[in-house]
Amino acid sequence: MLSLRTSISRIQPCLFIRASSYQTEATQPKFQDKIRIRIQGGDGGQGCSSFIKEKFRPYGPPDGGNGGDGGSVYVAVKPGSFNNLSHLSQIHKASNGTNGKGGNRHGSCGKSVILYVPPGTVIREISAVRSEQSLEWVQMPGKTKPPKLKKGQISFVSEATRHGKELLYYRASSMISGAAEYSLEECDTTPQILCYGGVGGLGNVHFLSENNRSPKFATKGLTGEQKLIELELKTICEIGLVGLPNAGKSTLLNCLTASKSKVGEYEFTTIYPKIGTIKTTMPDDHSSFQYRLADIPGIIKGASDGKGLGYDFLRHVERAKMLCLVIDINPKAKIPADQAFQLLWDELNKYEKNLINKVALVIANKADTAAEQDLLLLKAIVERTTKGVAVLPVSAKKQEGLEGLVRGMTQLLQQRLLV
Ligand SMILES: Nc1nc2c(ncn2[C@@H]2O[C@H](COP(=O)(O)OP(=O)(O)OP(=O)(O)O)[C@@H](O)[C@H]2O)c(=O)[nH]1
Repeated sequence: MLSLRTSISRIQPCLFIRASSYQTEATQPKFQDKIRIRIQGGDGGQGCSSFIKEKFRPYGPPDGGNGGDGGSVYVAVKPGSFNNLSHLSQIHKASNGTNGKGGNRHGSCGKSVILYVPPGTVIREISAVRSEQSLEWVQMPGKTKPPKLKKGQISFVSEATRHGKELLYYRASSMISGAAEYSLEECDTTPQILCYGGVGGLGNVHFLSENNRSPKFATKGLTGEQKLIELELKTICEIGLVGLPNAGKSTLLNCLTASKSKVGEYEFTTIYPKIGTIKTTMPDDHSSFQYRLADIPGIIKGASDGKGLGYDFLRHVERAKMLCLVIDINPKAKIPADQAFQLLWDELNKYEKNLINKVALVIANKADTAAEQDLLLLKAIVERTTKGVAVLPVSAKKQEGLEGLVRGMTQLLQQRLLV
């Protein structure tokens, strides 16, 4: 019998762990790997219509400065800062350029916005507003009537419009970003443009001509580009661990890497992908070699019809060089090992044919609880279904067979990297 004191001291840590893990779940920010957001470049500031006025020079030449360009929206990778896209809000707008001023002072450019995303983010343009913008004038207050024209003379306004369009649209057309489909890798830390800001308006200096010595007009700035874009995170990893819930994927990831993925006896402990890095030394030349391993939520039967969590997360292993199927060979497992393998194989096949071609290894986990015949049962079905995929028995919990597993995974990965 335990004394009261001992039983309390045994119970307390257990209560504490439960409470703290509950708290972490509740406060855990939502994992988002696919979102749509609106982005908008800032508008260009207005050009200024003004004239130099000095004591003995009441009708000086024009000196209105240009409006500043609107800020643009960029995207860049910030490695190590985010593992998903939940930090991005629905709308991102760069600020407008300020208006030009007299004395040839140009407006300042609007502040640009940079969207920071994790490596592996794919950006697609859904729609964009790129309508041809009409040239709008800013008139000097007071005298708005255009001067009278001589016979055969082109109107100031049409001449200025032609000139204004030429100048503004020349710059604007070079600032229209193409339909975007970016795929951002770890090295893409330099911001790339997604959406340009509008060009700043022209000051009246630009409209001084032989026919019009006192142009009293400037143009408004152009509006910034607007886009609806979709961001989708496809995690970058070399090896993806795929298995049914409770197969021991997180336990394996934690043993093989420094990851601290949550492990639990219940299904779907892993609710979003986790990455860990394996660092190993090559036996031949003792060079170091490292690669990333991803653990995604478990796949269940009917996953391809939208059941469970895992199916959506398969996008995170789409880019992996190879996949390892983790199968629980415990004879008391909810689904026997051979059926578990078949189920996974079918669901992967339904997702994308290419995915089963990536299966390079079957990890028979929980070997500490299984007998030889359980392993043979799995080996038989793997042999029948695949083209020579090896089956490696391990026990993640007891840390048995892990050295051989790392050796095997490294060799297979190296072979695939050479292809
Ligand atoms: N006996 C034994 N138990 C193991 C082994 N590996 C994992 N387990 C246990 O199996 C249970 C599930 O392990 P997890 O690592 O959370 O499994 P998972 O595949 O990540 O589960 P999901 O998050 O549901 O996808 C835990 O209770 C582990 O302690 C093993 O090699 N032997």
